Amino acid sequence: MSEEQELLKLRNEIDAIDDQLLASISRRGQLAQRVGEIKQGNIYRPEREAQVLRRLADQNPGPLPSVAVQRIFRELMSACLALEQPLKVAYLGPAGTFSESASRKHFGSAPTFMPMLAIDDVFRSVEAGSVDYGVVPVENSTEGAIGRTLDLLLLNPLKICGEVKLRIHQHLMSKADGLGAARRVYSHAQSLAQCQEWLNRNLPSLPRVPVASNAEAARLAAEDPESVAIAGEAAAELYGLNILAGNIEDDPNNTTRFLVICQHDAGPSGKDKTSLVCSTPNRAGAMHRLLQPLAEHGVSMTKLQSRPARSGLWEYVYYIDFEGHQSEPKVIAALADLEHNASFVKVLGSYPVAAL
Ligand SMILES: C=C(O[C@@H]1C=C(C(=O)O)C=C[C@H]1O)C(=O)O
Repeated sequence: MSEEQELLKLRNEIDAIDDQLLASISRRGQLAQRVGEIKQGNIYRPEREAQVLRRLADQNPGPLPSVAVQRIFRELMSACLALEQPLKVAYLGPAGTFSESASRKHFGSAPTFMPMLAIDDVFRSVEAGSVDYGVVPVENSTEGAIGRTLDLLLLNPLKICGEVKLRIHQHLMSKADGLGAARRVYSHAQSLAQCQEWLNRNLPSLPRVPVASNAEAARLAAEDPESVAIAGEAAAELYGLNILAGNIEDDPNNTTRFLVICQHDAGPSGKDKTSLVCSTPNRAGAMHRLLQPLAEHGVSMTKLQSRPARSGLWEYVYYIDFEGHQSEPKVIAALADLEHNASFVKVLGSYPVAAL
């Protein structure tokens, strides 16, 4: 067989497989619609979606990497869910921010995504019911906690029903093809901080101007060729900017964690996390007593973050994440003891560990 004949044969086979895939996808859509008719209450089930993604990664025979398989199925589930219920998702805007990328990573591209001006507005719109879900940043591996999100979790009745981890790649971008005309660098203060060593080495004399978001920085750079911006790829695409230097973040593992907030709890997926906020009286050994129940019941803590309480000087609230779902017996036992030792406890939610 000549190479040309072989090519034709392979493509015919691919066409046949695409037909089979299309028939399977359509059947999947019909089944999802029927599931939607049977389900009561919330249609979106983050625990089920996480299980589907994990199972496919486990079963993946290759040669496609599991992350590629998961992305395809993420999109497929997004389209199937849209047949059951079109979702509205609010995120910290404007369009082109990492929060938007995180929202799309978690929900796929089928929902209507609504940019909000501030983290407060994301919480408010979920609470008011004008959107179904909200996506807010909570911590960055280089720059630490996002205080406003932590404060609002404490004050708000909403639940955490998911987490998204996004590798943050920062790029230097401009309307111009080179840096010759550059007079200033715009970016969000967090992004300027994440790229400070690169800026010190490569652009030491350019003034750094913090603005409200990376996307706003990209918008300003699009209007003025004498300005460059540091932002993500989505912002470069949105504003038609050239990437002059890619991946300029100082820490190559730079990751931001986002939370998905909503009005209801997520069910157990088999690999979950629980978040809570609590406080303890300012006494010797109080912190030890507070955390002891977790160790005693074999519950593994993944995060401990303190934050000044609004109630008094040098008083703190503690944000704790641990492995497990609040419906699991050992978590129920640990929570009961923790509530006994703490002066205040609020469980913020149990949710699947990020599957993507
Ligand atoms: C089909 C369902 O509803 C939604 C769609 C899913 C899917 O396409 O696999 C999974 C979970 C839900 O968000 C379901 O609950 O099984």
